[in-house]
Amino acid sequence: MQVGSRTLSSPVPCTNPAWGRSAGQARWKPWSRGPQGQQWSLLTVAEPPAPGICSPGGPPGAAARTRRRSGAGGMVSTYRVAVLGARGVGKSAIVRQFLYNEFSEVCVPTTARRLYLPAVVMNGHVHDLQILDFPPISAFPVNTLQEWADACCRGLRSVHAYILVYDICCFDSFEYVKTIRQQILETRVIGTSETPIIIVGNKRDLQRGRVIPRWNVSHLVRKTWKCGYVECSAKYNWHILLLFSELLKSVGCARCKHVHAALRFQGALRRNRCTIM
Ligand SMILES: Nc1nc2c(ncn2[C@@H]2O[C@H](COP(=O)(O)OP(=O)(O)OP(=O)(O)O)[C@@H](O)[C@H]2O)c(=O)[nH]1
Repeated sequence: MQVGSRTLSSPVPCTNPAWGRSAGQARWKPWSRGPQGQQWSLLTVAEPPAPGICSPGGPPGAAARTRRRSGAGGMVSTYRVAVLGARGVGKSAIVRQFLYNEFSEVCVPTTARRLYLPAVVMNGHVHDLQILDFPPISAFPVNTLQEWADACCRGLRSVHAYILVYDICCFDSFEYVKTIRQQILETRVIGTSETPIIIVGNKRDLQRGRVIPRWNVSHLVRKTWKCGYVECSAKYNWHILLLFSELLKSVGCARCKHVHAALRFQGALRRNRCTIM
């Protein structure tokens, strides 16, 4: 796989020393996801000038440079994605694991929304992502006025997809997701009724503390809500890539049909293996 100008090696083993010791954990091994594919790479992550300040276009020329240097050819599609969820469910951890392959045990509450601007190459096509990591919101804005009056909610109603995160060990955080999803459906902009919503059960590594059986949630989300459902562990980088590949698929990435085959290059997202352009 090529990321920028470098060739990547095999996926890196998980850093958890206890990983794979028990039969229950063995199926979580990142390297058990099949042979390595060549469909994905993270080209660049441009961050906004200051924390919490949103610059929709990103640093000047960042996207253009991505297009020029990627060598992937074709059109660059831009997708805006909002990450929402209750306090402490791991929203920021998921985003940072995806972009930088890093995780911190330290809980730093998000006070203002953060914008990340990665460019991702998938199956030879470049996608500019705008990932908006929101602090917990009390309610989804009911109209554009409310959306822009509250600095924390800006841009929330016009994204291309929502990632709603809950903590599998916290019942209230699932209730929060339920409420926000309902509010999104009731209030979102006319004409965007197809905006995909992916429900994410994070902290899968704490499976023993799970409060709702997986099947129940999965069935509710997939069959009744008609949303995507992914369980992941930001701590161990488990299914983080799956989450974002599902996301790209759901926002209309026509060439992502074989995305499941591309789950093998977890190591590809390590920052030191990416060319920051
Ligand atoms: N065990 C475990 N802990 C996690 C995981 N993801 C996040 N955490 C921890 O959960 C805490 C909260 O993580 P954050 O990423 O700050 O959560 P958040 O949803 O962004 O929090 P707010 O911004 O305050 O809403 C931190 O202490 C993380 O280390 C995970 O997958 N497993």
